[in-house]
Amino acid sequence: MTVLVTGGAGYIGGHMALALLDQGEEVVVLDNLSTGFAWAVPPAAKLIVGDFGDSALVDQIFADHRIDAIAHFAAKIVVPESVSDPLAYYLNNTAKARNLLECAVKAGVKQFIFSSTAAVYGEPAENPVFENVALAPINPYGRSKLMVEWMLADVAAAHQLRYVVLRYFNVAGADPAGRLGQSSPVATHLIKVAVQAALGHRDGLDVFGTDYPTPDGSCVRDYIQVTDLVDAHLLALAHLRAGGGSLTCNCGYGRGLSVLEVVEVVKKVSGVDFEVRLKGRRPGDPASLVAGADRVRQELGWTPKHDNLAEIVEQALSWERRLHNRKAG
Ligand SMILES: NC(=O)c1ccc[n+]([C@@H]2O[C@H](COP(=O)([O-])OP(=O)(O)OC[C@H]3O[C@@H](n4cnc5c(N)ncnc54)[C@H](O)[C@@H]3O)[C@@H](O)[C@H]2O)c1
Ligand SMILES: O=c1ccn([C@@H]2O[C@H](COP(=O)(O)OP(=O)(O)O[C@H]3O[C@H](CO)[C@H](O)[C@H](O)[C@H]3O)[C@@H](O)[C@H]2O)c(=O)[nH]1
Repeated sequence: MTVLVTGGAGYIGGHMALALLDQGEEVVVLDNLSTGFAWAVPPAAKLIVGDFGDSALVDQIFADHRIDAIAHFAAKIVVPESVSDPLAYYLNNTAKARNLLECAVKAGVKQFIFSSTAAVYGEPAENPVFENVALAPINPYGRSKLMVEWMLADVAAAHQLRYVVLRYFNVAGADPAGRLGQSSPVATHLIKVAVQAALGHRDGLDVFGTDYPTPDGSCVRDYIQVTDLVDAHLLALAHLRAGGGSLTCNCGYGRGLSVLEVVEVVKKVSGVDFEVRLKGRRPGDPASLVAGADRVRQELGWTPKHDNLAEIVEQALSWERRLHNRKAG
């Protein structure tokens, strides 16, 4: 059987495509290359360049391939951009997901893994935050994803489709074998920005907000290494294929690190004391988000292998060097 990976030319979907191929699966990647790269798709996967909201195209993919599961990564993912252009997020992340689900139901695809986000929690009253708290996203990005979670629950109740929703916290690092990493042309994620600053590819780093109600005033996040996260998807796929029921799990390590702590680790691992500018808050940022991560361990048997920020930063540094040389070469 074949797995359809939407967004498989992007950061996390690309690592998923690699991992699926590593375990001998057939992989079809559907990606419009809006933020992804054709070169990031492993050659053994079939890349179809197109939009996952294009129902005629998706129907054709289901007709041409024996797809038993969809891993849906494709989305717009930048929180501040969702604040300035919410309709683009509701179209790409929500409305098009509805079309994809309709095609899946029509084609009888019964297994669906969805990339959700810690942003569905908004500003949780307590951290770590567990899956069963009331959901109150504070930005359009989080709301655009939460609506897909709701659609999935309704579709699963009405049809034979079962799902695993994985709510990722902050994803970072790269394939330990060095085959792939985060490649987005305009970096906005903290660790990637910090690594670029350390390598002199950008002029220092701005810290967005130092007056949050956190120990050092900067935002606290739970950084999860990308292949650990992909392992949770492989386990989710096995769970669904074994007939397991629909499930929603946080994906994080259950450990919070502040922006200033992350910056210190990047400086230490790189050995570069790059410029850090303390700035005002960025729109849409919650103060703290740390995963209550028991369920993914208990229900899916997940055990992380790379829960170490220095290792994650080292991977990000070495990928960024490779990416830079590739561009220069
Ligand atoms: N990176 C994180 O820290 C993080 C955290 C939580 C959740 N997520 C979720 O993980 C998923 C993957 O994120 P990523 O970091 O790999 O982002 P990414 O931008 O690297 O990958 C997204 C991919 O989707 C493709 N895409 C976007 N819209 C499309 C469309 N309409 N049709 C076809 N392809 C389309 C892009 O070209 C890109 O290759 C997203 O759903 C995101 O919301 C990411
Ligand atoms: O140059 C930078 C970049 C980021 N930050 C700060 O670092 C923290 C982390 O920011 P990121 O942009 O790396 O990540 P976010 O927490 O905003 O969002 C990420 O994780 C979320 C879930 O927690 C979402 O899922 C989203 O897709 C994903 O981008 C935030 O406080 C942000 O303000 C800086 O101070 N300077």
